[in-house]
Amino acid sequence: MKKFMFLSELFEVNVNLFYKLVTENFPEIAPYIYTPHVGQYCLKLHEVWRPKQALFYSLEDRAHIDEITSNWPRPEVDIVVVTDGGRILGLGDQGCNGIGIPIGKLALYVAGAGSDPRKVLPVQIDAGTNNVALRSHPLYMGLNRPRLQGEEYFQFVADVVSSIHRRWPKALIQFEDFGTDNAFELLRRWQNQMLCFNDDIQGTGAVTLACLMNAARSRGWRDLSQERVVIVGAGSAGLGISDAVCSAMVKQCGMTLEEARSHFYLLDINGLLGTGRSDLTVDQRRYQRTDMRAGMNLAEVVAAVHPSTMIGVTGTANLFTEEILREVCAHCEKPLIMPMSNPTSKAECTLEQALERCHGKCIFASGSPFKDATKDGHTLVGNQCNNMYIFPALGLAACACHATKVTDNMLYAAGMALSAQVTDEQVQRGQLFPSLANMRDISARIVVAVVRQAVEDGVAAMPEGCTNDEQLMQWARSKMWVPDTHH
Ligand SMILES: O=C([O-])CC(=O)C(=O)O
Ligand SMILES: [Mg+2]
Repeated sequence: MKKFMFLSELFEVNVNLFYKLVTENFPEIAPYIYTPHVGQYCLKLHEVWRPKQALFYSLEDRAHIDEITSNWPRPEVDIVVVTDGGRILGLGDQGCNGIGIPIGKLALYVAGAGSDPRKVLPVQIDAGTNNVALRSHPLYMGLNRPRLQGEEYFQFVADVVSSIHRRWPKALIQFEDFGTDNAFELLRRWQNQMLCFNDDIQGTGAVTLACLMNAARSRGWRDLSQERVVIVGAGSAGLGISDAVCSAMVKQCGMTLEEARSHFYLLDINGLLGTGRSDLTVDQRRYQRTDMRAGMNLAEVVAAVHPSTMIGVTGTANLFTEEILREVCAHCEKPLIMPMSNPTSKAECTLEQALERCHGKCIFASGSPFKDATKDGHTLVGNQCNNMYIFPALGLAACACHATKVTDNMLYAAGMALSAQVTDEQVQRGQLFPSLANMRDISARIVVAVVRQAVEDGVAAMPEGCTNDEQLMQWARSKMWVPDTHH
């Protein structure tokens, strides 16, 4: 917390110095301005509050939304990250304390891909919170009322988003950490209206696709067709991952969408999404199995399916027990174990637990960072499968080429460009992602792929003077803001 607070004060007084420090020490500092420690900060934010450069739209000020938008002092905005605090990481509803997340994400846009720090805007929508302990705390600064719901809620969000879009029509809007149902509905309503995406659905989907691609390489598979994926948690991340990987299977393995979906087994709090579940949302119904009983628990599903990949997106620590992981390992040569919930305290298992429970035979990737560990001569590499590998580059690319939309293909291209940056030697050792120390190089390559795809999809024009990847790469580099500490 002290390191987090120190960095956030430095940010307020000297942006150049802050970003110089972060860009030059990215792997060490990212966890203090972003996941996992930003989670702790959000939980405590009402007690340690300091003025923030962010816009807050309260339901009580519904009649003054454009005035609030015009309060932002800087004329240009490229990237907006907006939350309503509905589901902050794996920590549930944190109301207005959620603003820590847009601030942290935007710091990574700048540090990781070189968006201009003067042109990023964190936004908190306050439509109430269902976190009763928080909202009745005397220092909580948001509204002390339950969350607004239904059409009235979507209207309020629409008023805010439209107001921002009117003032900055070219800005990219990233929806972050909304509750699952709202997240999917907002994406459906807005993705064809303006330049926007949902990071938890699409960013997480793209980074996990990269992870599975490289896990396949490390297993000597030609493609993803042998995957049997069990996903615990059927919210925005679980469904976003399923959608991204399924569409890759369709593109790469000659499968129909239906065939691809049959490789997925999703569970939620009521067990398997199987036959006879009538409580599913439209998005969950895509993954409802007609060949398996509803409500089977995780142990039963694992025993029946023999998964090659186990993904946890539940926000529940310790779900991948010794019994479960042993059973996975009994039937799979090299299982991929992915406790994706953030922050670290919510991961479905730790790296040490996976190492011990799988006797060193698994590959490991998690949402929050874990250090490599060795036991009985087996080393397990701590891959961080976090959307931070994707969104900074996606944002820079979309803004720099003036894209009018973020297409699904652009996210696919980002995921594939990320996976391609790991060598065969690295994947053999179980390393699935490139080193965070080279974040801006990683981003530059992703930018090239995303811009190419945007042009192909007809949502952007090729930057002038660029005909090959080398020129595009230079162009991408030239668009990156660099901290200047000389004056
Ligand atoms: O913020 C992160 O580290 C990844 C993410 O989007 C989430 O957990 O909601
Ligand atoms: Mg998120």
